Amino acid sequence: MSLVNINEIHKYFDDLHVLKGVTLEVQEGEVVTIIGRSGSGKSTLLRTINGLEGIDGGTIHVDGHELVSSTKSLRELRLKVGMVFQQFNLFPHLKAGQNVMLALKVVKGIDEAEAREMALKAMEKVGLLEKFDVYPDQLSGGQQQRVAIARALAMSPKVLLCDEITSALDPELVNEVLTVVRQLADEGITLIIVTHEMRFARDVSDKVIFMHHGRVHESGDPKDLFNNPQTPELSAFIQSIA
Ligand SMILES: Nc1ncnc2c1ncn2[C@@H]1O[C@H](COP(=O)(O)OP(=O)(O)OP(=O)(O)O)[C@@H](O)[C@H]1O
Repeated sequence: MSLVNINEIHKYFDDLHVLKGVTLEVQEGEVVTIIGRSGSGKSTLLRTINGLEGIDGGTIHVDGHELVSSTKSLRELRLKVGMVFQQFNLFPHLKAGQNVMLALKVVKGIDEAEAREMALKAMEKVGLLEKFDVYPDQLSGGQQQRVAIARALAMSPKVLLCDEITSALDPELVNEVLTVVRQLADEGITLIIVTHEMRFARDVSDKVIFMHHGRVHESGDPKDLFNNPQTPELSAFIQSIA
């Protein structure tokens, strides 16, 4: 079975039918990018995968376990599914390294010394070892986002979800974050990424999903999809962002 298996899921916000029977499989080590117009349901789809949004129909399996909305099941799920958001959400009163250590200690019950070792490794992975003892307000937005990535990585998730993680950054800081994600992809980490960075989607993904009005409208190999869109909606979308 694939690592993430989403089968015919539906999601409503009151009367608004936001996900209309979405099916998606993600294999271990795969990098999947979700693109589409604003409001097409990309973030909602991503947020269902770690239970931040419940679903109103269909099933989601992660690592062989069905996602059900009990507290215990959600807790177990969130150990497997890491997430990085548009906003970095670092605790300002904690140094960067302590931000990375926090969930290791609180959620996983790992002792201080071991959590520190793990956090050091994660900070090294995002190229910020020398910022371990620096407070977030002394870091650039790009560096803060890299700390947020380190925080998610330190938990050794089976899959990492990235929700428009460069959208809040000044343009000159986008590349340093994308470079880190690119490295993670090269290392074989399973990634599901919502992004407006089309060049990144084209270069890094194994598979691109084009969402349109709550449905997977087209999906496939990035080069095929971008060079040879099969639907007028994807064609128009690609032209609109070119
Ligand atoms: N918590 C919520 N309550 C009500 N409506 C919501 C909620 N979250 C999202 N929506 C609506 O659901 C639809 C899909 O939103 P979603 O954020 O998934 O789209 P998106 O494709 O990620 O858009 P964007 O690129 O702008 O982030 C939108 O119409 C949005 O207004």
